[in-house]
Amino acid sequence: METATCTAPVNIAVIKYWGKRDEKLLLPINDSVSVTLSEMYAKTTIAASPNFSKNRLWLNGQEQTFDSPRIINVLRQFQEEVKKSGAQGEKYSWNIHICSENNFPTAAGLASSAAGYACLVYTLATLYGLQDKIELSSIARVGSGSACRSVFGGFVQWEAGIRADGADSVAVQLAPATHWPDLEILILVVSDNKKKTSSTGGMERSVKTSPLIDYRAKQIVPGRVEKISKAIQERDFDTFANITMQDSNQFHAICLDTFPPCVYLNDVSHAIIDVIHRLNEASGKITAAYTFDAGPNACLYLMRQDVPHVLNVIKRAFPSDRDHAPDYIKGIPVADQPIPETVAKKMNLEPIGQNLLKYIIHTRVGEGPQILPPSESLLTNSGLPKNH
Ligand SMILES: Nc1ncnc2c1ncn2[C@@H]1O[C@H](COP(=O)(O)OP(=O)(O)OP(=O)(O)O)[C@@H](O)[C@H]1O
Ligand SMILES: C[C@@](O)(CCOP(=O)(O)OP(=O)(O)O)CC(=O)O
Repeated sequence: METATCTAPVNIAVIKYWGKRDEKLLLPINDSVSVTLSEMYAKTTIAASPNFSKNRLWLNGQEQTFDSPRIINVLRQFQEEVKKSGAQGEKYSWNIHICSENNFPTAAGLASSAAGYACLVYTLATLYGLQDKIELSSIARVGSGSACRSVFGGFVQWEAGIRADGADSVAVQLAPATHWPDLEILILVVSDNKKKTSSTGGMERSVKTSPLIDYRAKQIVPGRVEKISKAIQERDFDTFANITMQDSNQFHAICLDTFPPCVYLNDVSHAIIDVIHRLNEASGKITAAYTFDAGPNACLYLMRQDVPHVLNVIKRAFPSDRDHAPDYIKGIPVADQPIPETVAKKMNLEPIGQNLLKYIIHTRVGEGPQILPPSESLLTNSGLPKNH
C-alpha cells in the first residue's frame, strides 16, 4: 500500500467568482482574486493498494458514495495528466481510499469545497508524483472553481481566460503569504448550517436570469482586478478594503437580481456591515473591510494592530454568553483591548442582540498546500479511517 497525506487551505475571494461560461469545465465569466488563509484547511490521506476491491471515500468521518460527478471528473482529469507525463507503473491501476477532514464547518459558505478539492488533487499529485502547480490548479478547478486558487498561498488571481477548452483559465500567485505580514483576518461565524442554495446552483441561476451579471463581468470586474492587484503589491489597505467591500456588496446585489433571488445574507450579516461602516467612519480611517461568500458569515480583513480593537467592537455589538469560553475565539490567540471611548461614542456602539455570533476565527494570510509525514495519516495500515 502507498499513501500520502496533505493539507490545503481555504481561500476567501476579495473579487468574487460568480457565474460560469462552461458548466462542465467550470470556466468562469470573470477573473477573481483571493487571499489564502492560514489555520483553516482540509486534510486528506489517500492510499492506493492492489488489495482494495473498490474506490472508497470518507468525508469528516462519514463514508460517501464514490459517484459524485465532480470527484469522478477530478480523477479522470488527473489520470489524463499522468498519462501525458509518461508516468507508468502498476500503482496507477490500483483502487484508492480517500479520507478527508475539514477543521472548520463543511458546506456552510466557508469555502470547504475549495480547500477540499485542492487537497484531493494535491494529495493525488503527492502520491503519484505530479509536480506542476498550474496543472494541479486546473485539475482542482474541475472539482470546484474556487479550488484552483487554494493550490497557491498568499494572494491569488484566477484568470478567467477566453479559450473554450479552458487552457488559459488558470490561477496565478500575485504575491506570497509573507508579502503583507500585517494583514489579518477575522471570520465571524453567524451560522455553520449547510446553506440552502449551493454556490453552483446559485451562480447557474444568476447567469440565466440576472440582467446585471454580464455588466459586472465585462464592465466592473476588470478595473477592480487591476486596482486591487496594485493595492496588494503596494500594501495599500484603504484601496484593498474599499474594493473588497464594494465587490462583496455587488456580488450580493447580483444574487438579489437573480430570479428567484439567492438570499445568502441575513439580518446579522447586514448588522455586521453597518457596524463596520460606523467603526470606519468614527475612527476616521478604514479600520476593517468585510466580505461575504454564499452564506451569512463575515470575513473581515484588517491590520494586525487593529485586531484587538475590532474584536472589542464586535464583542460589544454582538455580546455572547460564550464571550469568555476558551473556544469562542478559535485560531491565533488575541488579546481583547477596549476601543477608545471617543470612538465607541461616536459610532454609537450599543449591543445589537445577544448570541447572534456562534464563534470567531482569527487568522492571517497563509501558505499553500503542505505535505505531512506518514504519522499524520488519517488511514490505518489496512486503509480504513483511524477513527472509524
Ligand atoms: N475535505 C473535502 N474533501 C472533498 N470534498 C469536500 C471536502 N470538503 C467539502 N467537500 C465537497 O464540497 C461540498 C461543499 O461545497 P459547497 O460549495 O456547497 O460549500 P462551501 O465550499 O463550504 O461554500 P462556498 O463554496 O460557497 O464558500 C461538500 O458537500 C463536498 O462535496
Ligand atoms: C461566492 C464564492 O465563494 C463562490 C465559490 O463558488 P464555488 O467554487 O464553490 O462554485 P463551483 O465552481 O460551482 O464549485 C466566490 C468565490 O470564492 O470567488
